[in-house]
Amino acid sequence: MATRPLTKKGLIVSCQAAPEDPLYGAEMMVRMAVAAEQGGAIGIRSNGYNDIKAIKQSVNVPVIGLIKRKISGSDIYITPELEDVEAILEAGADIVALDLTDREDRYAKGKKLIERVHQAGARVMADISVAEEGLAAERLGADYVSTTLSGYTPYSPQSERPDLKLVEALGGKLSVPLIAEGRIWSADDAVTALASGAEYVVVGTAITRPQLVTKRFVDRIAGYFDQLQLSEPQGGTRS
Ligand SMILES: CC(=O)N[C@H](C=O)[C@@H](O)[C@H](O)[C@H](O)COP(=O)(O)O
Repeated sequence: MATRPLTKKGLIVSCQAAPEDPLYGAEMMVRMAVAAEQGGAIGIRSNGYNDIKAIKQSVNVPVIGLIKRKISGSDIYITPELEDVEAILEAGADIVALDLTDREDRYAKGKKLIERVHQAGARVMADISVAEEGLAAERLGADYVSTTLSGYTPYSPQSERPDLKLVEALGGKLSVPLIAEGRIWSADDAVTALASGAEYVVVGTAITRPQLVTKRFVDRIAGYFDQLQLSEPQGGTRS
């Protein structure tokens, strides 16, 4: 099947669940992806051969595939090796997402992985963590640059908020589309990222990890109750 680029600008929904998550499994992730498409998502980001294949058969928007895999002695876990790229291509992804951070001689490996993806007629989304890596990813031939790994390399800013400074730093500096990704929890953050130069926004947790969406409400409510207790007069009850 011919692969497709992202066309319309907008929201990409990341539908991923790890084995320990309650929604783990391709059937659940397909439902998430179909729901996201119904809601207007213009692309789906998906992890693992089974999920990518099943989602690709169930939605009409382009699918970005990755394989998360821990290799002993390495910090690279998003599509680390050529065999992962081959599996993603076989599953039918339109776009292959891979780590293009400046670690472990990744640029040399990344160049080869990009060549393989292009040879298969698909495109590459480079997951980076700082601006220099975004510029390098473009030079290496990536078709999209995404801020996915900001906060997940030791040298990038560690924050609970999206790295909008990185979006600003790369906005208008690349000839390939910039994607804002990572810890985007509100529609306002998404719009700010677009206004800062991103063409697409990837949202995962805030839409597709209901246990964490719930926890966010619960934590805020617990904070409210704590505050209430502090502001109440202490002492015994009146008779
Ligand atoms: C750092 C890393 O491994 N990110 C992964 C990349 O595929 C996913 O776990 C994230 O959910 C995705 O990037 C979307 O981000 P958020 O869930 O924060 O909206």
